Amino acid sequence: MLIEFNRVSKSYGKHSKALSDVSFTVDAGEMLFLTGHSGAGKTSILKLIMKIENISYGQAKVNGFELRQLKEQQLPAYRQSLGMIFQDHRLLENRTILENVALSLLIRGYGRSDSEKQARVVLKQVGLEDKLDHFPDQLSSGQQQRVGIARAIVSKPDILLADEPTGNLDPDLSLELMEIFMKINESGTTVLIASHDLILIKRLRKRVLVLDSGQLIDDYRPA
Ligand SMILES: Nc1ncnc2c1ncn2[C@@H]1O[C@H](COP(=O)(O)OP(=O)(O)OP(=O)(O)O)[C@@H](O)[C@H]1O
Repeated sequence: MLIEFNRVSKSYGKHSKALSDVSFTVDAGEMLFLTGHSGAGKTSILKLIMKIENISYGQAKVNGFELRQLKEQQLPAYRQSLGMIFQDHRLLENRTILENVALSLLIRGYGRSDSEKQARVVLKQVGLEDKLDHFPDQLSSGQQQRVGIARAIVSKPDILLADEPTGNLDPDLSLELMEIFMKINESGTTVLIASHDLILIKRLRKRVLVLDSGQLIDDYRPA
């Protein structure tokens, strides 16, 4: 089991309970969606996995790490096994696409030429091989989102997490982006995507966890 949530609850302060008693498991190599209305708790689950937020009650184990017992000094090693894609791409505006992606490896201690070589490989994978020297504001929103994906996978994470990755995209571009996620998944990476795009999710015929007001109300696996 790669991800194991056991009766996890999350409160933000006294009055805001974001997750109640959420339990689920994810096997290595799965691709699944997390869906539910706005405020249902999707982002909270991703933040707990990233350990940007802490669990209030319950236990969760990710990639062999018991999240509540993770020490500050173990965090970098833990997070290295995760790739995260945000809805707002958070690209560095004054760096080229190639530099934006290579930076992920540079900060992990890889050399420049190695980092750029790997960055070229993943940028090709997401179809941006002809944009290496462009700056983020010269790309469309869908292209920027693909840079975000390249940046998240360049370090070869075991688990790829994405928060509303198709948020601002039209249906065709959204589908294209999902096809990229499916290819990444086929190469062995576990992929967990938070999305409220039910029409798109339905088309992809993958497992879906459904949240409602912080409770997991369905775990749907297509036949
Ligand atoms: N930092 C915070 N402080 C207080 N309450 C928070 C905080 N973050 C989230 N919440 C609350 O927790 C609940 C779940 O929020 P979360 O962001 O996980 O939902 P979501 O399903 O991702 O929503 P959306 O689709 O709108 O992004 C909401 O009621 C939200 O207001």
